[in-house]
Amino acid sequence: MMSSAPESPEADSHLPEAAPPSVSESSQEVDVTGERWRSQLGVRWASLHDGSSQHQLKESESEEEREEDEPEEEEELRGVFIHFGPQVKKSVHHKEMDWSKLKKLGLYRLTKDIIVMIRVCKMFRQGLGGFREYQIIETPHRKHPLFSFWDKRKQGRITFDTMDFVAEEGHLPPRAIQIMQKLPSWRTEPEIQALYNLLQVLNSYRNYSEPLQLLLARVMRFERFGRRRVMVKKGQRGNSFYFIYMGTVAVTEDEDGSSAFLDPHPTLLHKGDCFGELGLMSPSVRRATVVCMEETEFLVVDREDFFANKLDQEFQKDAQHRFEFFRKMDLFESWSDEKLWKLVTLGKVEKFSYGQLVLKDFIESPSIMFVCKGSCEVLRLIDLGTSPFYYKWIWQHLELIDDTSLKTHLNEPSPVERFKEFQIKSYPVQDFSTLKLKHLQKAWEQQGSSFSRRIKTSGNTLPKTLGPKIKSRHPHSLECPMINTEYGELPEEAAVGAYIKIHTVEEGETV
Ligand SMILES: Nc1ncnc2c1ncn2[C@@H]1O[C@@H]2COP(=O)(O)O[C@H]2[C@H]1O
Repeated sequence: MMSSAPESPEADSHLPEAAPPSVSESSQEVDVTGERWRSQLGVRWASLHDGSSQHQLKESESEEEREEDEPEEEEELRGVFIHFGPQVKKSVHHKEMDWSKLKKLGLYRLTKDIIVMIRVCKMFRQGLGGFREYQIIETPHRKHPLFSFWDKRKQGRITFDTMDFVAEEGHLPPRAIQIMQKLPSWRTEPEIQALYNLLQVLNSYRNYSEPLQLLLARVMRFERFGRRRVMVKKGQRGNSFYFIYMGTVAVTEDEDGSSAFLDPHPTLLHKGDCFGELGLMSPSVRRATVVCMEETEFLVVDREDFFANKLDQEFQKDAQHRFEFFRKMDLFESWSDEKLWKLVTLGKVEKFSYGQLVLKDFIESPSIMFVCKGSCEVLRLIDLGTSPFYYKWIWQHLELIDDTSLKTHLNEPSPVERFKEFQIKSYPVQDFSTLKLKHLQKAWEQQGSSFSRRIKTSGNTLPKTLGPKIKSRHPHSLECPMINTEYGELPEEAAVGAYIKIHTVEEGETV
């Protein structure tokens, strides 16, 4: 029988005093207050003290009750009788009449109520414990659209619940949570594949090799915590490592993480970042404290699952691969293996797709990048407003667009559109517009240019520097926001930048 109570010194020391002398006596005595209660009491005591009757009694209970309920009830009964023990004993051995007195006093009723209350409290405690760390996000008014069709080949109806794959904005979808609640060995291959696909949005996950990603999808479990929850405490031994699916955490040097809420610029980690892997893979203690800045969802890999599913071996393979890559480089020729391994553990692999921006400004970047596969281009942003040729070209176009006699030019796209088109064709994945505007805005601010001033330009007042060639034939007015450049005013819309390629970094080279 499963029972933790006898192991507890406290329970042991109280048990003999609390127990009535015999099972039958106690069960007979308790009669009037309720048949069910009496028999229950008799059965429980029998299971505690009479080894031979144990088996018989167990057979009448369900598997669940045997494993979970029994130890609790024993504990409760002991607890209750520890308190009321001496009175019960006295009544049994000395005065039978006392029982009826006690009954009248409602002692058994009271005992029963206390037991029920203890059980209810325990159930609540257990229930809340479970809910504290895992809550399904449910929208009360959500409809459940089920999509179903008849599959001729399989001769069966295929049902697809779209809600399985829909989450509250930013949250992990319920279907993924369901999978992650299962033990690693219970997860099916399609389930692991589904998680693998879903987690491609997380940079730190995607950066691992495919076999490692699949192993991670097998063992990850889901957790959600609120603001101020300390996930990892500096100086403690690490048992898990975490991927952030939603929310923000801060990395701090203090133990309780409180500095993160006072620091105006804390070190923050967001969706797609991971932390705690170092503490898991090496015997060293946590190097920093990590605290939640808001409600945050994590995908957690625990130490025991990590080793049981041989993730350590796969991580080791990855690290070995990186070590060999560095060993081949001339740059590290003079480095010892030991030093190189340090570099391997500090570095991280990052993957970029074609056209994706790697780094905005690598001169200001705090890290060194080694291209281990593929190649990337180093581009320079040129502010076209600083070029006199571009300036002239823009004003020529403005004049021609305004000149009704030259109809053919009316259909020509504006310089901005042409630039955008060029940009889209050149870099289909990454949109550089915000970056470009940011750079230009900074440059204009430095030059003290007027960013939002409006001026009126008529046909006869086009900038003189452009010469007579671009004089408008008909008087006209031009009204648009202008900016100042070295050569005069330029319509704000036309103040664009362009990237020119200055270098290609190949495999094995450094950025
Ligand atoms: N400066 C930092 N920037 C980002 N993450 C960090 C920084 N310092 C520590 N960490 C992470 O915080 C984690 C704390 O526990 P670990 O030492 O196991 O692993 C650590 C890293 O994953």
